[in-house]
Amino acid sequence: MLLRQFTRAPNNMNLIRRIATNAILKNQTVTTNIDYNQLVLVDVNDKNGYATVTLNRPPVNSFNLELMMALSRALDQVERNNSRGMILTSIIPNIFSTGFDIRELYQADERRLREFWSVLQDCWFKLYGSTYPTAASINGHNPAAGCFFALCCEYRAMVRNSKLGISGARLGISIPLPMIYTMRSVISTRQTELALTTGTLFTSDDALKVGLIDDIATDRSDAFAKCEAFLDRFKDIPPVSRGYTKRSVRQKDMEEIAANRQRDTDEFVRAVLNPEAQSSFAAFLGK
Ligand SMILES: CCCCCCCCCCC/C=C/C(=O)SCCNC(=O)CCNC(=O)[C@H](O)C(C)(C)COP(=O)(O)OP(=O)(O)OC[C@H]1O[C@@H](n2cnc3c(N)ncnc32)[C@H](O)[C@@H]1OP(=O)(O)O
Repeated sequence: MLLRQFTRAPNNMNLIRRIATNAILKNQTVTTNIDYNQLVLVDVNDKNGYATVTLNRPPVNSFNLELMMALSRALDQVERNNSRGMILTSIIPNIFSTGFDIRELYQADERRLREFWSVLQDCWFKLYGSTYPTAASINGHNPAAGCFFALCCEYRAMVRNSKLGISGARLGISIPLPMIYTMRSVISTRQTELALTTGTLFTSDDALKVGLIDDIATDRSDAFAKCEAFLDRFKDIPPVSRGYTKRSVRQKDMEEIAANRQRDTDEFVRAVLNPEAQSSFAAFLGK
């Protein structure tokens, strides 16, 4: 493969210490002894300059705080390296992600939950607001929060026989505003409302029909190739003006979300800790 691993941070322990120190300063949960570089892999193709960001938390890439932090760091890396484009994907053969790790939500510690949401917000700003071109190579099932990250990208190719959507309504989770804005940036307001209030998980055919994905792929390498072909469309487009235009299109959503970070955090915490949601999590975990 032409892919090469980005140079690792020279001293990973320093980085972990810095995160921990910041967390202490902000009176947040401290997570130590985590190898963030392994939870999300960042590779760059020497030939075309595209970065591949690969979620690597088997068995199902469910998002806990550590995976979220690793994604946030990976997006910083892509930005720092001036990549020509980015493909978001997963290492697991038939699963992109199963969304939030339910164990992170069930009987959650409020402080950790707030930090989880805050890092998720950071990821949204970094991905939705990125100036480089982005594509999601959806190599398998992608319900809930993973679908959210795919929708932040400019293009999605999904393998056949997978399901995609935001299933939060089924678990009694009310859907936060940033999710609504993000889906509405891809499909119509009417379809967004229908999809989110029913918690619909779309088959690849239905997702294509409604516009949630751009292409159906035969397998993961086809999905990846389709993402590369999408990024190639910008090969001859000057990147600075392209990035500026993308940011302008997304600016209003970003300003509104930025202005309401605290309110969104409070709503998320309330939504997760509400008894209806907690009993769905308990049922999911067989408690
Ligand atoms: C600016 C701010 C931005 C705001 C952004 C807002 C984002 C909004 C998101 C909206 C709200 C979203 C909430 C969530 O994400 S809640 C999580 C919802 N996820 C699900 O309901 C998915 C559940 N999983 C499945 O349906 C199946 O796992 C799947 C079809 C995907 C795959 O099936 P498969 O048969 O291949 O695998 P298993 O089901 O056997 O799973 C293997 C083991 O993994 C465990 N598992 C699966 N999913 C989760 C999970 N989400 N959390 C924890 N654990 C999970 C599963 O129980 C199996 O475990 P065991 O082997 O021990 O049985």
